[in-house]
Amino acid sequence: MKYATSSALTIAGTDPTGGAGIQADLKSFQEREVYGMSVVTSVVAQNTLGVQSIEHLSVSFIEKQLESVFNDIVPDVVKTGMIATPEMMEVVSHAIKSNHVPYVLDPVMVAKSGDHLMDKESRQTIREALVPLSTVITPNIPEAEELLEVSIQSTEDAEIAAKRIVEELGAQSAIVKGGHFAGDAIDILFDGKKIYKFPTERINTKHTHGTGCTYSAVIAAEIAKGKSIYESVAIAKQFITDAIRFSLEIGRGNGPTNHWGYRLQGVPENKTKEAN
Ligand SMILES: Nc1ncnc2c1ncn2[C@@H]1O[C@H](COP(=O)(O)OP(=O)(O)O)[C@@H](O)[C@H]1O
Ligand SMILES: Cc1ncc(COP(=O)(O)OP(=O)(O)O)c(N)n1
Repeated sequence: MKYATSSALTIAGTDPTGGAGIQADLKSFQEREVYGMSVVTSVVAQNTLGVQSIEHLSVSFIEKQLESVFNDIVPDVVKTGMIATPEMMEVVSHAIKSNHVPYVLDPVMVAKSGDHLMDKESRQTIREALVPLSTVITPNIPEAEELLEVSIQSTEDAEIAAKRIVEELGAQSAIVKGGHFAGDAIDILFDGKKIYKFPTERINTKHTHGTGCTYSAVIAAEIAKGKSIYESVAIAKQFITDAIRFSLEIGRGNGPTNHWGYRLQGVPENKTKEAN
């Protein structure tokens, strides 16, 4: 039987324990019923305790993988995660420009464990080669600070940052995620016209490995299906909140999110909060 299905390509690094990176992206695409494809940039030896070692693939081999995908199946959306070097960013930029696909940029810089996943010298290249191509960019607070070279201390600062990322750096829309603030987890979306706030109560858990990857992958999956940026973020916010509430206490460190567990067990209605 033939199905017409939406498809998404993730270009990112790996997590052999499955909580973050390409593995988290593919699981999230599957949960949202979108056909997932992947191009590996770096192989990362990591687990719930942190990053132990990183090996980058050569730029020419990343290019070969991109050609294999784009010469056969043009995805409905591209999502990028860990892209460590300026040279890798240039080939990814070229592939996105040549194929005119919607693009979700998760500007992965430092894992929650404190390990660096992007080289320092890539900061200017991400601003120039990737941000202006993005349909939506999804920085956390430290990443937004790095992109703009400012300090973000409040929700008001995050609103200004989301606007500046669009108006000065050239993204089509920007979500500054509130996972790193204290208090409620409030994400700020600026879609080029208006600011939207997506608040949820903070869930008291240390098991949040892979939240950013999962969130941006769901946004990408919804864009692939033709949803608006606002609708895609609203769905992703609900998804990540449910997945954190059911996060897994596996491993010896910070366990991964678990939307599959939520789907199987359900969650009491009074535990969810609508985005506004
Ligand atoms: N403890 C938490 N409770 C509820 N939501 C959270 C929590 N931590 C992160 N989030 C949400 O998870 C998503 C990813 O955010 P964040 O953790 O800041 O990204 P990253 O993994 O890139 O640092 C955002 O929607 C954020 O608001
Ligand atoms: C290969 C790879 N890419 C990205 C991350 C960062 O993932 P994130 O979702 O921000 O969650 P933490 O790992 O920071 O908890 C990663 N770890 N590995």
